[in-house]
Amino acid sequence: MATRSQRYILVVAITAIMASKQAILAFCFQQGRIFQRHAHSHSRRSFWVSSSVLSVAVTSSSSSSSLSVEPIKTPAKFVPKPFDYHQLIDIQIDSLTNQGWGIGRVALTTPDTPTTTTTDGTAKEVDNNDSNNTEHNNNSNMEDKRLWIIMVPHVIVGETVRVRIFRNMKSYSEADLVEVLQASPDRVEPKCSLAGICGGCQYQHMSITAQRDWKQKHVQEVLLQQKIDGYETSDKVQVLPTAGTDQIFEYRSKLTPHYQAPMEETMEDESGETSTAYHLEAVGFQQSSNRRLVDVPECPIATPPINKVYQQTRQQLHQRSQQGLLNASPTGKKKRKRGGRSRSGGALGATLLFRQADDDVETGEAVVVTDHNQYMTTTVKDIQFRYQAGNFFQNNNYVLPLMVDAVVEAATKPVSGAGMPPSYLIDCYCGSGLFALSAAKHFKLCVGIEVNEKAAAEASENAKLNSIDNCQFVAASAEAIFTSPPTLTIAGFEELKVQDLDRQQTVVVLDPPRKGCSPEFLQQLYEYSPQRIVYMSCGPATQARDAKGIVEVGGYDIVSIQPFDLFPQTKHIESLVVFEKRTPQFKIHL
Ligand SMILES: C[S@@+](CC[C@H](N)C(=O)[O-])C[C@H]1O[C@@H](n2cnc3c(N)ncnc32)[C@H](O)[C@@H]1O
Repeated sequence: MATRSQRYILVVAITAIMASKQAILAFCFQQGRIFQRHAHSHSRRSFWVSSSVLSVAVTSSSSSSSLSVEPIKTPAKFVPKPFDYHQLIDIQIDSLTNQGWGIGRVALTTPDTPTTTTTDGTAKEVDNNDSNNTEHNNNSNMEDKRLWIIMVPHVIVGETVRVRIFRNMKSYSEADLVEVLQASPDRVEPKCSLAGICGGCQYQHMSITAQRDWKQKHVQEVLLQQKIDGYETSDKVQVLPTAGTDQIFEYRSKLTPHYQAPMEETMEDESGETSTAYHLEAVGFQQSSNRRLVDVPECPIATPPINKVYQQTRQQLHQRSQQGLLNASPTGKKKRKRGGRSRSGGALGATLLFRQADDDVETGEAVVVTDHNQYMTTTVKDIQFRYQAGNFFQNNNYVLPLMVDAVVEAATKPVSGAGMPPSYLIDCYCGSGLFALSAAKHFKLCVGIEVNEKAAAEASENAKLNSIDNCQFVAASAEAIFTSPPTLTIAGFEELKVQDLDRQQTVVVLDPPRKGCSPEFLQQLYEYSPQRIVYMSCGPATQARDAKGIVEVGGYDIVSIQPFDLFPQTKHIESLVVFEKRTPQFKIHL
């Protein structure tokens, strides 16, 4: 087994028997620590249609030339500028994208162009006078127009790596990682043998400290990019360290693997008799750079009870597939192809659901729900949330209490100068009531709004389940809280609308989907002008975009910025930004 210090180059020309291709990918990855899946993704046509010969070449990394092998076929759609297909280039990684890809920059027009080699290892000089290069550069967003961006996955900032180009875009190129020439001290051995192939995790090769430092830096970077008035410099955008727990594996309480319709193989014996066999190729997740599935026998970031049920389900699926039971088309007919292979007629596969609920109260055993319509309960701190397994609920029960605490603490802080915490809370995008119900005991009144009717109904039911009587939930798009506000039904507030409440005592919690808040919603929020906005987001970039409007148009200050590591080993970042109305407003009606 290769270690970090051993550098291998593994060149794989896979044209394998379909049934074994996933195992080969995993084997190559583990042995060489080389990242092949992009190579296959960008050359996937040849991967699927070429002959059934597997050729593997391994070379020591001390040599900069590879001992490869088969001639490499350039895909028809490959744009050949500024780099050749599979050209090898050494770059230093200076940043990461929000998708977790490393960014390196190559000087195209200066004499000190870094070493580049062609696919066969011979020296290759980048054509500095090429008009296409200039055009690409002119279109680039880079500060230094002479530098061309190359993006590559599975690297760490500061590392020097050898990459292999597989796509030239208008202003950057995409590449596979071939070899880590100078590893970061933050590089660690991934726990999962499919890290780098499976699209689920992006950062398993990074220490958890480095992952969290990067997430903190990323939140700051996206805010700085917005050039928000008063927050243009890094000393003004102070981001707290990313909050997380020690549970950095086995934490995910929801898993949604996929499978495709089994392959149908028709065989003909000597007498001309035909028989059909079915083969379920993969049950797992999409590869990181294409939509093809990688077979995932177990997922180390999911909880052990989920993995247990997942493995049982995988076995059952394979059995049912072999028996031809997974293959019925909607018409009941099966597509047959004499002596060939095809997807079983009509069937398209499916997405599975595994969701861990609270342990069974009587037996104490773990409960894993697999039916989207089944109701399940998750207790967060002392509040029980009952919801349909197919509906939205946060998926890391280890970090969730930290997030809830942070939202409640931010929402209940005394209003500056007034010495009193706010009295009213409006929870926009409230789901099944997580934040409103968790904060309810600190407020006179909470109103939640949620576009998913089932989730809004669950929130109302959850209020009853927890004997909370000061929360009201509305099924509508978030804007409706301003444009067609519901009449309040909470005792003591009957017949009022949220607009009748004192805005200076009001906190609005926002937790929109990744796309952030709509401009219409934000405009109405500014006009409504609550004392405080507590904005949780799973999309730091859209949150930063919205923050610009909240500060510049809404007239708020940023009070705190706190990232959460809700999904360790992955690119995902949860971020909490708290805003306070700029002019302190002290008017409190008790
Ligand atoms: C990130 S989830 C947060 C849910 C809840 N805060 C929680 O943590 O459980 C976003 C929620 O916003 C809801 N949503 C999406 N668009 C919406 C809209 N325009 N108005 C109100 N809710 C919306 C989704 O249905 C989803 O429940």
